[in-house]
Amino acid sequence: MAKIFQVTARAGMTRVVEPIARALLRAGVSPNAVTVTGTVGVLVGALGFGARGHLVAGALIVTVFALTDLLDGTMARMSGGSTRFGAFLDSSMDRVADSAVFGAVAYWLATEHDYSGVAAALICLAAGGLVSYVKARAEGLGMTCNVGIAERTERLLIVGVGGLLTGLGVRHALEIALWLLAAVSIFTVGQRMAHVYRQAQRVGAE
Ligand SMILES: CCCCCCCC/C=C\CCCCCCCC(=O)OC[C@H](COP(=O)(O)O[C@@H]1[C@H](O)[C@H](OP(=O)(O)O)[C@@H](O)[C@H](O)[C@H]1O)OC(=O)CCCCCCC/C=C\CCCCCCCC
Ligand SMILES: Nc1ccn([C@@H]2O[C@H](COP(=O)(O)O)[C@@H](O)[C@H]2O)c(=O)n1
Ligand SMILES: [Mg+2]
Ligand SMILES: [Mg+2]
Repeated sequence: MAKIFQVTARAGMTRVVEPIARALLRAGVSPNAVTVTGTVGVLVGALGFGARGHLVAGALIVTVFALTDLLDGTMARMSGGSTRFGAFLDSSMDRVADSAVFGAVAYWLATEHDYSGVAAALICLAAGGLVSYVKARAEGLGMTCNVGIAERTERLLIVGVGGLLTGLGVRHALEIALWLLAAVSIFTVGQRMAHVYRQAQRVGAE
């Protein structure tokens, strides 16, 4: 289901992303520059706005810059220049951006004395990192791990909707979103570990 959502959403975004990617390449901008700029933008939105309680502005800025994650890969593919370093940089910057988002949310909730929300945000931070780590480790061992109900896009969307609603005055929306996200992130870690276990069993039996 998550995969169907991602594929459909991505296909929908392609028409918007491709002309921008072409224009940036023509202007001499590199995919790596877009990767780094997108991350800096997320940091500004999360730490400069979200952490200080400007949730609507923070969510909107993070959304705009998080979406540039679709641009860098498109630019790399268009220029025939997908690189191993680019793939490494993209994934590493995703972890920096995600940490900033959940760190900012935890910080803001702490200033509001919402310690249940802080706990949920910290679980999301740790579990989200684990979701990605399990995949990276599996791929490093030559296996695949492209599964799970709460991949990065879903995680950002859930915290984004929660942050936006709370910013617009819906009390507890962010806290509820964070507890939901904590649960689905932990479930995703389990899904990915089970997937790797089955592959390792098959490989071991060969
Ligand atoms: C403002 C919030 C209100 C909500 C409105 C949101 C409107 C957003 C508009 C449209 C959504 C479109 C969704 C686009 C769907 C893109 C589908 C897709 O394919 O995404 C994948 C794409 C590329 O991923 P990568 O391959 O580059 O990255 C991989 C990923 O990191 C893996 O991680 P893992 O899943 O394993 O954890 C790694 O394992 C892998 O190595 C790596 O390669 O990437 C994206 O992730 C793009 C995400 C864009 C989604 C943006 C939505 C943002 C919504 C809200 C964010 C707001 C945050 C709120 C902050 C609150 C502050 C108070
Ligand atoms: N600076 C970059 C960023 C990405 N790539 C390549 O694109 C793939 C990811 O594509 P997305 O559309 O999901 O961002 C990545 O695995 C790399 O192959 C790149 O070369 N340089
Ligand atoms: Mg990308
Ligand atoms: Mg990325």
